[in-house]
Amino acid sequence: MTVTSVVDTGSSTPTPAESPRFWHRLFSRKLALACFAFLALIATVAIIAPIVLPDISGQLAGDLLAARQGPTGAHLLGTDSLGRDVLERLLVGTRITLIGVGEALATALLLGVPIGLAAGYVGGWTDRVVGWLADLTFSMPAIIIILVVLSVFPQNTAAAMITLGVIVAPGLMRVVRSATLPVREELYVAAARVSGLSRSYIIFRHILPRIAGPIIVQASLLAAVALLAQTGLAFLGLLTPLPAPSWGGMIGDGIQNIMLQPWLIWPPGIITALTILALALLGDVVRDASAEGWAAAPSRRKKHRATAEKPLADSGALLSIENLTVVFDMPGGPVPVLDDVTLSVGPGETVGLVGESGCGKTITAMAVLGLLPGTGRIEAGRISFGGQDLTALSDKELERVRGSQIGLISQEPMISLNPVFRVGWQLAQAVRTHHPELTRRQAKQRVIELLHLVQLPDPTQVARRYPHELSGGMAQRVAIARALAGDPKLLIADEPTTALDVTVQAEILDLLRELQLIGNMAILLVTHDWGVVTDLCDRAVVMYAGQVVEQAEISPIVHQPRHPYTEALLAANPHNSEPGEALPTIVGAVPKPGQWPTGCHFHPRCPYRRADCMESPIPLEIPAPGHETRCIHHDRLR
Ligand SMILES: Nc1ncnc2c1ncn2[C@@H]1O[C@H](COP(=O)(O)OP(=O)(O)OP(=O)(O)O)[C@@H](O)[C@H]1O
Repeated sequence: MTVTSVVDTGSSTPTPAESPRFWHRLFSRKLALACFAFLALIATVAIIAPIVLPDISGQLAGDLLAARQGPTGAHLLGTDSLGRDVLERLLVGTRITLIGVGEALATALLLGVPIGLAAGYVGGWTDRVVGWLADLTFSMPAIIIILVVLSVFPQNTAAAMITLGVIVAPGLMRVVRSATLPVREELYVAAARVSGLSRSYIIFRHILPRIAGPIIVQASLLAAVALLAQTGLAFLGLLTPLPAPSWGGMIGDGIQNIMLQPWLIWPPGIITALTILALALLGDVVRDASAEGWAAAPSRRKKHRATAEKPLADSGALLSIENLTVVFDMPGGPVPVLDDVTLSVGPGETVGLVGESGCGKTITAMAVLGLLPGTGRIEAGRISFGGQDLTALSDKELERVRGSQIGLISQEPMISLNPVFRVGWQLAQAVRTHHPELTRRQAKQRVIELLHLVQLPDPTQVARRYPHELSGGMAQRVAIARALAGDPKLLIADEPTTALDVTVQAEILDLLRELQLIGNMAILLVTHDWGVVTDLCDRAVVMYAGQVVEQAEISPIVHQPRHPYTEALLAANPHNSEPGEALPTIVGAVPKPGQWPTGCHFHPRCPYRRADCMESPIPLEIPAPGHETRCIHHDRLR
């Protein structure tokens, strides 16, 4: 099997993708069309007017006998204090005005967007340092800085507007950073990271398009602010050396002559106000259109770094997790969610990770991928994959392992696919990441092969669809295809069938079984369904309240469980009950991290408990070869 890998990551609430695309939504609003049309007209004037009227910007005086006239047939918008045509000056002044706005805006965007993206995506020290610098800039008096710059570069519009751009950039940077934070945690971004895409690629191809809405909103508001500032400075005579016209300069001329000809202030005043209004309204409609399109997916993933220098024992296992402890940093201190977890997966082996909700199955899987959510971090233990300690790898090294050697599929494939790109495009990215030697055409061909491999009918047609045009089962097949794009040696499947209906569940399980046979790929299958475990797995690892409580091959664990929790889980398995019979349940609930009882974590719910179960941590025992249990009374089990 020649394929690449991609991944989906854990689960979370459903997201968006059903709504039409952003630009379509935007342009279906009449207000957006009106604003765009108006701004396009202004931009056209800025380009054409100085070409059509080349003499106006150097015109010192017009018809002095006809100075300060109101609108007439000869001068539609009247004449200024030196008898020059107001309409001509207004048209030609548009370019100077817009160039000033463009300089401020470009500076703010060039500084604010990349720095905001970096602060939001990379986090940590980068974020803190950027935050401090932003605070520093906020504390500086903007107008005084601009006046100082203008005293050094008199009447230099570019210098003033670039300075303005630098001053407003931290505000934009803050917005970009805040918009990046939730997107960074979304499944499709985690999936992109797992599939080995580089950081800069993810930032610019996956995150930037997603936060384009807030950036456009801010840009339009900043343009309005820049126009206002530029008009104000020109009005004060601090910009644009005379006689070149600008809207602000014309307002200044109007104010000086307000007693003699009040009309003069209206043409530049109205055009400035209308432009500011159009920019502000455009910001509003863009915000509405983008808010409609994106139902934010709640955050899940975050990477961690861990240490551990010791060489690993070569156990022959493909994946070996040893004494892993994961904590979440909470306001009251670190709270452990995994405690001394040890398990392994051999090459080509399928291991089921079983347990009730909240036992730590997904966190274990995410720790392997280096994608712990929130404040999660590895406090102790090692994770060895193919002989290398994943916890000691740098982010870059880990990126190479993810996707190409370890693939992931989750229970909600839809939200691990980027809703704005076609399926084929996303798969091609994964293929080319892992097989850079392939041409675009070969990658496309590979995508079709992958879609064939996961038994999707009409792969060419599926490749052209957007994720929201797929059914749940199809999306899961696409996610599997993407996970296979790097020929992973290990596939982590986090409840891959939970969100699917029963028939589709069976099909996906069959598919996984077939793929495993073709590629000799190991699978770590996170599930709470014993039916799936017995059907697909070679071994089962049972987790309870952050610990592995039992592990063994399927037959012994199912027929002779050695831990009361496994026994209770098997008894509660709906596959074993007769129709019409009440389902047996396990009384009580899994204790939350931070509330684990002393001694055996299961003792409050255990029918076999004795005083010694509550005294001290329970070690793993080996009642039979290849069978481990964390129960000191396992010989009393029925
Ligand atoms: N970002 C987080 N911050 C704090 N605690 C978390 C976070 N994510 C998970 N946890 C906690 O870690 C524990 C283990 O969660 P995990 O998702 O691994 O459970 P699970 O066994 O996979 O359950 P499920 O089947 O519901 O996914 C839970 O108690 C959960 O509350």
